[in-house]
Amino acid sequence: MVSREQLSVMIKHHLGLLAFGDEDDYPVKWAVYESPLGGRGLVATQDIKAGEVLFVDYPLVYGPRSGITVQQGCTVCKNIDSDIFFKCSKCSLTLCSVQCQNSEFHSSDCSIISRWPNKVPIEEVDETLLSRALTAIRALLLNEDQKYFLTSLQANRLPQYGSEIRDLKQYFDIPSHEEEFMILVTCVLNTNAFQMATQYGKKEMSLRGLYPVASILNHSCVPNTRNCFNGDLQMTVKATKTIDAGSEIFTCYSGMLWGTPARRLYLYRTKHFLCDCDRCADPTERGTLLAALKCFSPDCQGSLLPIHPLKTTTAWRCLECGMRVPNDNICVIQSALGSLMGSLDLKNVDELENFYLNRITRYVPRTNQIVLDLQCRLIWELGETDGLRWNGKFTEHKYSQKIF
Ligand SMILES: C[S@@+](CC[C@H](N)C(=O)[O-])C[C@H]1O[C@@H](n2cnc3c(N)ncnc32)[C@H](O)[C@@H]1O
Repeated sequence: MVSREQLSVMIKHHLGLLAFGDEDDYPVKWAVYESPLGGRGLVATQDIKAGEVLFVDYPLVYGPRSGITVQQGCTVCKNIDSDIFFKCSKCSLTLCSVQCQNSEFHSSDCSIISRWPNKVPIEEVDETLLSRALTAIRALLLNEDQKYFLTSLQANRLPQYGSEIRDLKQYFDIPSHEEEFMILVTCVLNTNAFQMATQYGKKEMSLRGLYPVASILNHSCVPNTRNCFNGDLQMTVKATKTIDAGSEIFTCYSGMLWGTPARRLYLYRTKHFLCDCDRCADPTERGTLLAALKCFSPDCQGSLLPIHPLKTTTAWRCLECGMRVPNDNICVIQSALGSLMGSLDLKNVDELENFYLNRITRYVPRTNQIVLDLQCRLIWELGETDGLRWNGKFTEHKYSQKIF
């Protein structure tokens, strides 16, 4: 792994800050340091006020997300809603118009793929697989300095990572050094990439980007920054609260409104660590009761919460009646709730509203993350509808029936 000093120089170069040699003129208030969490992190070198911009990062590489359930679309304009998708006759990437086909963007993607000798006729190449591998393929176009920077980022190397690259070999003869590099890139991406926000209401393919400075940020379930993206793919990272000099700067890798078991499981599965921050250690999550389930006792209105939230197999206990429930029973309920949510048509606002108003609170208390998630989805869908107002417990049903 590169030294902290080398990494700092690459970051300064990436952000265009190399001209600022002198500490006094240096326009950022943070530095790379050895984090007590293990590995590197960013630490405040001066007090930072809430709302201050810490840095504006841009991606070394970006492209489609690689998950098998991610809907793939035009590899140029990201459109996922077209009747006329077609495959490029040279590389098999999905396109939606002649304009996209003739774009510089496509020609650089096509230039890498079309130079690999194909093992089957090009029209037989699985375009979805190709799209899932595209972000790693694009990394082949980086210059040597950029490749070095990319490979200096942490890479959690799991045997299953890079399967989309290995699977591509049934279609193309890929030089082994390029295959190895792309597999490493998938490990770096899986460890560090950010899902890029899609513009409100736009039916676009979901993208991920490798933002190298933001990649150094470690996770906290109560982070002190937030990030947003603009149309030029720049990511602005801002402080959400005062950060004292000497404190670590954190982002949040998981959903902020997820309860502790959901966050910890997600972090373990995707980033390979078990978070044990103060929020995770607090059974009530600072009184929010985001993970709470309804007490199993029919006479009790209380909420069940984990007794030892940092132990994955902890029993749960009711805050009201003290009833103790083994973890196995909790897992059954959580997976039933997962299936129930999975069966919902999230695009059907009437169904969402009905589920929110009439069904979900039979199973979980109003504080539960599922209820908050449904509220957020409804606000997202209805928030710009004229005449609707948020009334604390969301819209009155008769009100929304008038609209729909
Ligand atoms: C995006 S990287 C963050 C930068 C990384 N620490 C480095 O040295 O480059 C994500 C990895 O950092 C580590 N990490 C981040 N936040 C952590 C936390 N709160 N506790 C333990 N490990 C953490 C995990 O190994 C995770 O897979």
